[in-house]
Amino acid sequence: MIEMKDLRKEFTVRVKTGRFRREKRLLAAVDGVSLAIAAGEMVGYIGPNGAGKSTTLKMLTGVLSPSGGEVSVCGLSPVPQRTRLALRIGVVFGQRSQLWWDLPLRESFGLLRHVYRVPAADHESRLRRCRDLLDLDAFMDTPVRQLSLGQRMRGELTAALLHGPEVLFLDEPTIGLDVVSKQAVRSFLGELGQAGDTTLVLTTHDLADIERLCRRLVVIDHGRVVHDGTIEDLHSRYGSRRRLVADLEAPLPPDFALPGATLLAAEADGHRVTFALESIAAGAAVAALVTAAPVRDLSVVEPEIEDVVARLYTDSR
Ligand SMILES: Nc1ncnc2c1ncn2[C@@H]1O[C@H](COP(=O)(O)OP(=O)(O)OP(=O)(O)O)[C@@H](O)[C@H]1O
Repeated sequence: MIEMKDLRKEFTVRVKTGRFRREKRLLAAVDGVSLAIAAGEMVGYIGPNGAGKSTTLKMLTGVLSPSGGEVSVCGLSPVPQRTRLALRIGVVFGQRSQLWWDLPLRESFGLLRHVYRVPAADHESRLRRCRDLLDLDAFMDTPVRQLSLGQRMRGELTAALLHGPEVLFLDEPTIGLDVVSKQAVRSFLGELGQAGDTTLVLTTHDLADIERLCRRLVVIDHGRVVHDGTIEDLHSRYGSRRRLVADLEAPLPPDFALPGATLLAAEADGHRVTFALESIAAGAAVAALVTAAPVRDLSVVEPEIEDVVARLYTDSR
């Protein structure tokens, strides 16, 4: 559905080289990205600020011409075939709106139906689904400029889907949203993914979006792919470990050792201990712990994707 081969985008930028001197330099914002995304996949495309995420999305949607390499989306070449491509993709870029600022949502949606020449019955059924799942009814008649960010984002998503696109590109769909809107957007995208007929590529700084929605995670830094795989792949590549946190009635004996685990911290005078579980199962670790000291409370903490991704960003620099 989406193919990129050695895709590149360079910008000419002016850099300060002395007190009064500036030089022109070439900046490779996307530096040889090769990826194939199959129909129905949901892919998280992440990276630190300035990594090249938006530039990639702009090339995929025909907004920017590549400086080199190949790109095809739905079998089309995005820039030369931009008009044909527009009928087959949906785009939500946080900063840019496809809604009419002074019109109520309902009228914006009606206009989009004419722009894309969507048959009335298809339009009605798609709109009905979005109204239900994204809870739009309370503000369908409010002019777009009066909507909150969360309400507008729900409107933008609807606008991007009314013509039934095969691929949906989302740039930071949950940024700045309140908890309720974030939840609504995530569960809506989750349903869309489960239905399996829309390919979804999403950039985000909120890793919870990725954890809930995407099986595949592509990480880029300095314009290059530094990871392509599942979240589990990422954890195993970085040796992420579960942690066992126990609140004890009394501190552990000084010679206590838990084979297959490392003591990470002992706080509150030894009444709270945290172990990293390396080659021991949580059950066995708990059993060994309760024989050594009376346990008041315990929990097993899954590795945090934030930690792993932060390590990945540092390693790739
Ligand atoms: N039109 C442009 N002219 C010059 N440089 C640009 C232009 N657009 C982007 N860049 C540079 O290209 C690099 C990649 O930018 P891009 O916006 O793709 O990053 P990003 O991963 O989307 O970052 P963020 O998470 O901050 O949105 C950055 O160094 C940016 O400054």
